[in-house]
Amino acid sequence: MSGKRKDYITWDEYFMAVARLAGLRSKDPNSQVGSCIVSTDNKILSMGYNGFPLGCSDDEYPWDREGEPLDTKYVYVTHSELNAILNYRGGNLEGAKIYVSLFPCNECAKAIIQSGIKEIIYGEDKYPDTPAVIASKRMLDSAGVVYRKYDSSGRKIELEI
Ligand SMILES: O=c1ccn([C@H]2C[C@H](O)[C@@H](COP(=O)(O)O)O2)c(=O)[nH]1
Ligand SMILES: [Zn+2]
Repeated sequence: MSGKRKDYITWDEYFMAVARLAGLRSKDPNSQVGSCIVSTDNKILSMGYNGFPLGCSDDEYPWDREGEPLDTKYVYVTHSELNAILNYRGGNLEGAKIYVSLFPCNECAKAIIQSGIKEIIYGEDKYPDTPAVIASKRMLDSAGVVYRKYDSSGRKIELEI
C-alpha cells in the first residue's frame, strides 16, 4: 500500500507563498508586497497587495520614489497589510496571523494592532533603520504583537498557469 506524499509544503510555506503570489498583482516597479491573513485554525481569511485606492488609476498616479511628495507613490499607495485588513469581510480578526513579504511600516503596525492580529510572519526586513520600521517594532512590542522572520526552506515552487 502506498503511503501519503512526503514532500507537501508546510503551513508556513503555503501562506508565505500565497502572500507572495498576491504581491505579484502589485504594479509597484520597486517593491511588490503581498499579505495573507490566516486564522488560528489555518484558514485563509484575506489577502492584499500594495496599490492605489479604488478609482485612482495605476496609469495616472505616479510610481516614482523621489521628487516632490505629491509626485511620488508614497502619498497615494495603500499598503498590502492595510488592503488585506480592509478586504476582510468576515468581521473579527482577533488572534489572527499575517504573513507579509516585507516588514510592516508604522502605519500598518497600527492597523495590525487595532485589528486584533497577534502574530506577524515577515519575509524581508528591507528598511530596518528607518523611523517607520523602528516605530513599528516599538508599537508591536508594546502591544504584544509577536513577529518572526519567515524561515525559508529555499524550496522553489514553480507553477504553470
Ligand atoms: O508596510 C508596508 C510598507 C510599504 N509597503 C509598500 C509601499 C510601497 O508601494 C512599497 C515600498 O516601496 P519602496 O520603493 O521599497 O520604498 O511597499 C507596503 O505595502 N507595506
Ligand atoms: Zn505599511
